[in-house]
Amino acid sequence: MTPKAATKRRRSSGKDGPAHRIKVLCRVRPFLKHETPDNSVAMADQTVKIVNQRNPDEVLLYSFDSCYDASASQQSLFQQDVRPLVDNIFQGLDATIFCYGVTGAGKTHTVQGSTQQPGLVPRTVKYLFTNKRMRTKLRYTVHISYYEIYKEAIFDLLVPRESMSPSGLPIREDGNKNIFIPNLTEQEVSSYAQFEQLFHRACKNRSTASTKLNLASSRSHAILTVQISWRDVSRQTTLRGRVHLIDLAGSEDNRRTENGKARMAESGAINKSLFVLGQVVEALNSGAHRIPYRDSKMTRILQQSLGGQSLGMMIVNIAPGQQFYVETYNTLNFATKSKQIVNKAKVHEFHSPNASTSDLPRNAVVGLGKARRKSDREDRMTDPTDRATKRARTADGHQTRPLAHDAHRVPLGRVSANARVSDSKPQRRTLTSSRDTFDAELESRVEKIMEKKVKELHSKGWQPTGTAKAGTSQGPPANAISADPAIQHRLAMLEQRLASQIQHNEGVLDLLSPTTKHKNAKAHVKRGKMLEKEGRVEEALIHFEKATEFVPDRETLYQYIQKMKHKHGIVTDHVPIPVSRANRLGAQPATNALLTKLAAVAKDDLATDPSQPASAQAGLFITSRDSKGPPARKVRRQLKGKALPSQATGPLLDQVAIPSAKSAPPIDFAATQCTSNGGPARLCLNSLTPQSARDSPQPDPASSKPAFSFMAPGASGTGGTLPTTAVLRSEKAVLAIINSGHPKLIMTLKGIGKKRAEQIKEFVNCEGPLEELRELAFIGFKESVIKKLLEDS
Ligand SMILES: Nc1ncnc2c1ncn2[C@@H]1O[C@H](COP(=O)(O)OP(=O)(O)OP(=O)(O)O)[C@@H](O)[C@H]1O
Repeated sequence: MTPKAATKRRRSSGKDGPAHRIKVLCRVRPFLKHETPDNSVAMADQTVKIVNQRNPDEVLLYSFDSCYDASASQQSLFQQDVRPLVDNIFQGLDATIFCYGVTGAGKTHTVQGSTQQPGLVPRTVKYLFTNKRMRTKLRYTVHISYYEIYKEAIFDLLVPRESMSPSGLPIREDGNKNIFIPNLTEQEVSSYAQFEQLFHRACKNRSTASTKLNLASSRSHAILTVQISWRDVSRQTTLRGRVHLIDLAGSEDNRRTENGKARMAESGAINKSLFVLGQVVEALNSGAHRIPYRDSKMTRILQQSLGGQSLGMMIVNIAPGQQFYVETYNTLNFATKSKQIVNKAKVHEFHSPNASTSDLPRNAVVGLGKARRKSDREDRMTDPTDRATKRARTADGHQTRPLAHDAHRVPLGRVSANARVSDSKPQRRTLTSSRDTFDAELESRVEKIMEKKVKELHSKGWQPTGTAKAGTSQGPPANAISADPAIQHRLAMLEQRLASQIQHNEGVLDLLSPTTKHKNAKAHVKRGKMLEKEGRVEEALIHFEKATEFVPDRETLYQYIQKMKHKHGIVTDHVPIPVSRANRLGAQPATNALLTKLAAVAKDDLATDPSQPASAQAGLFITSRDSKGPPARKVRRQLKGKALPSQATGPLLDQVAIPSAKSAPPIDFAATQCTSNGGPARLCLNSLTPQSARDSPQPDPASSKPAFSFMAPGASGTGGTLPTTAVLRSEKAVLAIINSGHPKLIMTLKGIGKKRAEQIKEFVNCEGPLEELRELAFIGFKESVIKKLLEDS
């Protein structure tokens, strides 16, 4: 690249650069000693030829940017194709080179190589250290990170495996859509010799095993990142370039590998991630709206290199011989598709007049502001649990610092003794905080739209009816918008849509794929169980509850949490209820966020009522309020006059209805509160609902699905004195289960088998929801059975 072009590129810092098609190379390895040579694969110029096995007269041709046959040396591959790509990192660009192919095709040989035939990794690092640019007065610093993705978990290869959590490191994405791995080690290296030593040791940490097809088969995807950063004093900027060298694990046909159980599990993870890689390529080529990067860790990491902001090169490794025909055919077809992927390379330049290269963001997330980086640095230095700090030295005493693959918020690290101490709390980007901002964003979006509309109306000289006299108005009155029926209608629709977005969890969690949600949940459960084993119950509970956020319909998890709390006598503010249960009971899926929000509002209200017992104010539950059938008047009439248990005195929040999305009825978060003196006090939580929607007719109770109620714990026939853990067995809670009319749910009650559950269902269907458990006596339930229902099952 000419200096002029380089300057031009630098100016484009912060924006997507010019489009670069991903380069695809093909390399065929020589026949191994035990293989019988044949002519099944041939290469000429930039074309690979294979004979079609189905039709031997036909030759299939695949063209690539470059082809390397069995006689090609490691040196020629590096010099001809890899070195020119690596040169780009001196312009502040990122480059990714990854090897793809079936097991035993020569990927590890190409990337890692051997002592006699060093591969791309040692050659690249050597090249960087000997490059004349590195020897100029501009001071370059080089950092290395190396990690593997083994069975969908990320492990740092620069630290001993024993010191790592079995669930590995997480992958995160920042607000600028940069992927990073928090707490990954980045080590500064000052010479090739130092790197060689480090890399040699790290390779030993990699998961390899012997399979029938490869004696030293990689069981993981390995990613080595070399990062250089330098200070351009004349321009007051710091630049950073990175090269990622990736040795993907090879796809395997398990009928041929004859893998055992352990190898099969690895193979399953490898094949799955490669399958997702295929889907990503397919989606990119078809211009699909959703690219399934998130469906596997490997594709997530490759996100910037496949259709992202990194320059990309794929080396397709194939094994010669008829026996690999199917694999070769599939690999070549996949490679051909990948050629169409275009990346938009971006220069990583950081303007900072006062900073030196050692402070500035060689490893920071591209696009993150200085303040943010500074804050993170301070956080890390003050966070006593910071793993990176703990791991400041590796086994051999080398100083390390945390790094991320692609983007990384932890600036360089000299984890120094004289680091400035700050009081600031770690600012981890969590889902919860994102969800909070999501809600805030929604509100501000609506506000902005309304503001715009008002301005538009004013510019058209529109005067709202019924407003203050001309000349006295200080702007549009509060109801100015609603005066125009058309606008009012549109706003109502908009608000309804936003409300339904919240309702359908189109928040941050929705950005995660089901697989990712599942994996997150699994990781939390795993960690929770570990902590539980160690006796750290409270911490374990946090993880279990976190897991429920990702899999809100996993009932067993809720039950497990309950059991655990019960076992350890832990009383908490609320008892989570699985969304699936709510769904089964007839409501549309509601978000945890929404429920939490409603619960919080209602709880606040309860808290202000001094007449309520403390236990009644402890939290909220969702119960069902079956509005399907008519009230059980018949039963009630017959029970009239008989002595029934005393009325509940606890507060009951009723009618917190989560409406069906189909009919898009209003979200009427109205609630009634039964006070101890019997008079229901109406509490409206309907601020999220447009007035017009609230005023619309309520759905016909006969046709509508059962609605839901929020009910405060303690609102029981026992006068609300039960501890929170026992509240689920309060009369109201049991009634809610009964009134759901779902036999399976009813069978969770103590003493209820299939037959009784069916009886109850029939009864509820015919007579409508029960108001008291005693009503069950009408269908022949003895008092002892009814009492049992209140016991914990
Ligand atoms: N270009 C080459 N020249 C000489 N030997 C090669 C070449 N490519 C591969 N080999 C040899 O082939 C064997 C298998 O190669 P390698 O382990 O690199 O395969 P792989 O694709 O990484 O397999 P896996 O995915 O199972 O790890 C090794 O013994 C390696 O030395």
